[in-house]
Amino acid sequence: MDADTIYALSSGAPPAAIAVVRVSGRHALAAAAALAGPLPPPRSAAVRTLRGSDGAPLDRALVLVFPGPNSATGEDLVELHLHGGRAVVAAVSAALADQPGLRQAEPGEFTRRALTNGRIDLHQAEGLADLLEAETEDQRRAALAASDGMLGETLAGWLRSLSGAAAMIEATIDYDEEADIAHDRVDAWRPVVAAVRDEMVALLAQPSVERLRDGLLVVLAGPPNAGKSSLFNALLGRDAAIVTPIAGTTRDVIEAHVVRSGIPYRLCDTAGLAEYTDDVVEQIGIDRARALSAQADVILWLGERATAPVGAVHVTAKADLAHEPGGDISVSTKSAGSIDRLWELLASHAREQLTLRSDVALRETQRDALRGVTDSLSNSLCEIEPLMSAEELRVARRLLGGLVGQDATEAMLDALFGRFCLGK
Ligand SMILES: Nc1nc2c(ncn2[C@@H]2O[C@H](COP(=O)(O)OP(=O)(O)OP(=O)(O)O)[C@@H](O)[C@H]2O)c(=O)[nH]1
Ligand SMILES: [K+]
Ligand SMILES: [Mg+2]
Repeated sequence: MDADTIYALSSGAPPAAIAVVRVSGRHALAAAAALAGPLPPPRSAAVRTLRGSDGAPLDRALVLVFPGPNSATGEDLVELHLHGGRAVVAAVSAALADQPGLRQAEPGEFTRRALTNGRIDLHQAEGLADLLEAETEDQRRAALAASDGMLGETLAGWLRSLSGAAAMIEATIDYDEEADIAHDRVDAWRPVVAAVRDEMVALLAQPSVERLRDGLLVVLAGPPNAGKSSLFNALLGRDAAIVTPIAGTTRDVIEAHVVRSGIPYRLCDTAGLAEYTDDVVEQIGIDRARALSAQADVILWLGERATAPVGAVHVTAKADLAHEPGGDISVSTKSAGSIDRLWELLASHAREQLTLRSDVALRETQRDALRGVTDSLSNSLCEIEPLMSAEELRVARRLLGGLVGQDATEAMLDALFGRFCLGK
């Protein structure tokens, strides 16, 4: 158990209607009693006058006591529900700081202690971090499932099934010599492994946590002066990129993160793809535009259809200038309706590519590991020799086991808990 007892404001920045200050650690009860007098019984709220060391009242507060180890942090934990004024929070924090063994918590330190004390697993801690950052409904749902421990349960369930399948193969290997072993028993493990692999493949087909967070990558591309930056600005509703009649105005990638109707997007304006340039800077911009287009979920191509990258949405821009239409969609910065129609088109792409159709989502690192598991499972199913199948299954179980009981390095924990706000 950590030596220090920590405290922090766990609710939002004051002023607010109420402010919740949490104290966790072995001195938590003594510190709370020093301010509040006799504490209420565990888990029942009571109103107490909090007093400083000189006996002067600081606030009347609701006091809640959660003795360890059955608390959120696994340690003795006290919640003080104060009036949410700045001076109240400051005075109570100062009184707590004066208590022996107490110090202000680091960001995420309450959750870190919950992890250290086995109250939550790493998947839940990561889910909590995601939940606090969630901007959209899908992100919230995936993060909540992870913080509830659903991801851990899914992985553990697969591991149990594969252990069962491994036991079945090993039984057939042991009794191989006995001629009377039924043929259906020899292959009984196969449907179990196939079912687990199919569930994993279905989960891998879902967007990752990172993709749900970053949103649909939309790249505006095309020849110089096609109207890319103007369209970028019109989509954002602000002058984010410089627009001039001079070809080659945009040199670098300009990126904006937008959430629209609950859907996240990464919109990118790029340098016009000039056929020839002797300008070094422009050439670098063009290289960057090409590289980004290669990763795009949707390319909005403002140019000739003949030169459009494969799969791009062909946009006829400057539709007010009596260009012949012919594109998949016509837009003009002078028509708000056309911009709304383009947003609708982007939303339909997002719904297709970025909707979470499962309860849980995986991070990219977890996806890499799980792909290794599905490969080994497929290999085990391809083998005819039970010994070889058993070996592949062992590899799969080891990889999956690593994912279930993911051992966190100190650096990984620092990065994770650095994402938390103070008081969480
Ligand atoms: N009439 C009209 N003019 C437009 C429209 N969109 C862009 N323009 C004009 O077209 C010119 C070029 O626009 P930009 O947005 O800078 O074009 P770009 O593709 O970003 O150009 P580069 O960054 O140089 O490659 C500017 O003079 C804009 O005002 C439009 O919908 N209608
Ligand atoms: K331009
Ligand atoms: Mg531009």
